[in-house]
Amino acid sequence: MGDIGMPTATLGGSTETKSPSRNKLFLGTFIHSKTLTELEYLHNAAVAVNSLGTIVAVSPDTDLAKAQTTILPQLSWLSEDTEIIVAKPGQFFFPGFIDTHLHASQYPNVGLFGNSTLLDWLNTYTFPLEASLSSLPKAQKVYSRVIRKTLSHGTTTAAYYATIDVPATNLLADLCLSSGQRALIGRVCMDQLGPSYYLDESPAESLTKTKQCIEHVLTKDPKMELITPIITPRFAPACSAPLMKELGQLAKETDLPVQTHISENKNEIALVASLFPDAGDSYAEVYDMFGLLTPKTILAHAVHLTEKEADLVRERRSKVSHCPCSNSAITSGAARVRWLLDKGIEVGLGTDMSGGYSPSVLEAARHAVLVSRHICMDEGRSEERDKLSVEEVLYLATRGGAKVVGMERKIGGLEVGMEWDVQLVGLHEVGDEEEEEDGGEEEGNVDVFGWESWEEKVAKWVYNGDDRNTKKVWVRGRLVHERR
Ligand SMILES: O=c1[nH]c(=O)c2nc[nH]c2[nH]1
Repeated sequence: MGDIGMPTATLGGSTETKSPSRNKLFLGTFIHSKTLTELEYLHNAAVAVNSLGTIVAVSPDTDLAKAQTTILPQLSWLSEDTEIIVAKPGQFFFPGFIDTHLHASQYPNVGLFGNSTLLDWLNTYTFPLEASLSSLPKAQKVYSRVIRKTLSHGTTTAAYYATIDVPATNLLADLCLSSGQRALIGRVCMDQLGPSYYLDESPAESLTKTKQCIEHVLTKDPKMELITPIITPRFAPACSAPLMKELGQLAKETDLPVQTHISENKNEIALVASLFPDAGDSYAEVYDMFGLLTPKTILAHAVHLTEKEADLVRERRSKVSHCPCSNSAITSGAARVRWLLDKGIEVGLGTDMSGGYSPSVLEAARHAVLVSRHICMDEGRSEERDKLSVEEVLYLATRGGAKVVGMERKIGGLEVGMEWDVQLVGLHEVGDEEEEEDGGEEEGNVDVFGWESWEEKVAKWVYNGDDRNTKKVWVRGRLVHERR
């Protein structure tokens, strides 16, 4: 990083991301992914979190009385100032969701795509909106709202695309810092294909502006405790060969993550083949030629990858963001998640707003289940095992996503040493009708009658849950959303 004058990750000294958090003791039911196919249920458990937001103890079968005599005295850092948060019966703590692909700048367009497909959707809906966010008041309005909305749906980490505009991209980073959402922030690089009013003028300008955004983040959060800059070539058709070469070199020099799109739509793939004839009809090879397929690269969509391309992605240890809502909405296709997983490729979920119509990773999870069933129903492919289970899509939404953004040691699960990025989920327990008419908490769409197993409650949440079930959200131990 030295040659571009950026503070290095070892400089330290940021105060902005260190919230004056208290030590916390959480009590109740905790659920998280143990493996791809298995959730772990910890009932009557206690989890202690220090003032930096790190989990320091996980203790099953521990009520408040037991915690006071066992956990608290053992942990010298726990002062009288410890905040105690008890989940109500029926509520559970679950790792925050990780949205591995979304365009913050496109949030006002969620649900607006008509019958378009990728290339005409970009021209009709997307580029004009993104360009308009060079107005900082407009960017402030849109970015504040998308952060608030995604937090309210339990998204504790988001891999954001902003726009080509430097001040607006930096504003997105600042707003994530102040709102407490963990984020990867990418200034969009594109020097061709877009309209003349929305293009980097040259590869050199694109590179300079990208470095300015990286520098901004590293000045505000030198240790990348909450915000990480991410190199963002929009997609191969929008980036000239010289630009991709520069960005590949930048990725190598800085060891920063990269995000882009791949093999989303058949017309897009044909365009890539015509623009990069040397890549032998391989979209993945185009990125590889320029050093952009790294172990820290997030490839969104990957709907139509060939066997050879998937092997290359696996070899490079690049990651895939599966965006089922978007793939259905703008008619891109059905990504074969089981096939990717079988190859050993790490997969997470992306809402891909606004190709995707929803800010909810839970919606992406249930859509992933349904798309996997369509793959299963395809003629000649009726493989039962193509189906994704509730447990598997929750893994993709948490631990899988954590691997995709390179933070699997920090987030995605509830283990000692990990950071407390967690949502408190509450489902409506059907009780006395009269009492219910008196009001009380918002019900939401999930009704629990009392005879369901915990596995059934979780399935009901996945298929019918929404932000009304997300009662509280913490990032690094800081409360960042509370439903009133
Ligand atoms: O879903 C998508 N959204 C975008 O903004 C985009 N740009 C290139 N390719 C894209 N795909």
